[in-house]
Amino acid sequence: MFAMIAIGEVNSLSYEDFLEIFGNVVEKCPLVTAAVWSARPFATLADMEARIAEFIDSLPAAGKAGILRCHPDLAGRDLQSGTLTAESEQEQVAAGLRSLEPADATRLRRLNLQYKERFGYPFVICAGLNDRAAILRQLAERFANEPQRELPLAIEEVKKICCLRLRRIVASDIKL
Ligand SMILES: NC(=O)N[C@H]1NC(=O)NC1=O
Repeated sequence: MFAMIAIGEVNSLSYEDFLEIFGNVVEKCPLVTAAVWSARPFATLADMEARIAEFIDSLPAAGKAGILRCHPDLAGRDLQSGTLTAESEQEQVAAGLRSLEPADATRLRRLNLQYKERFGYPFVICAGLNDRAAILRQLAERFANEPQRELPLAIEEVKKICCLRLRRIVASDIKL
């Protein structure tokens, strides 16, 4: 990992370094990072977060669904096989998803599958802000949403994941 850097240092990074450091703040979507490069300089970390959120919000529904599809399943095959990104693995393990009771693991797998069939993208929630019980509860609740309501909710979770990832990189005193 990288040492925490100040926003002033962020603004003076080369594009290549910027992409290397921030390329996965939105899971497997370095395009988002490449796009917000144009919005520098950032006044604060909150400003950087807002520019990222603006870019994501500016995408058509298919682009938003595409971002969601870049996310791995929670407690899915990638967690078992060790092929998650470092960020995602850390988040999923911290939420207790590696140590699920077999019944919870089965339930999560079944609900994940049903969710993906209904919406066409995997269930995304900020694991850093939810423990395994909250994740299972939210999954069951959000499954009942209309697709038009669910897409913006899922995208808000992407932004929360992004904010937590940014706050592990950029020095700041902002609290979620
Ligand atoms: N599917 C999904 O929510 N994935 C994730 N959430 C999170 O906080 N990290 C992830 O990888």
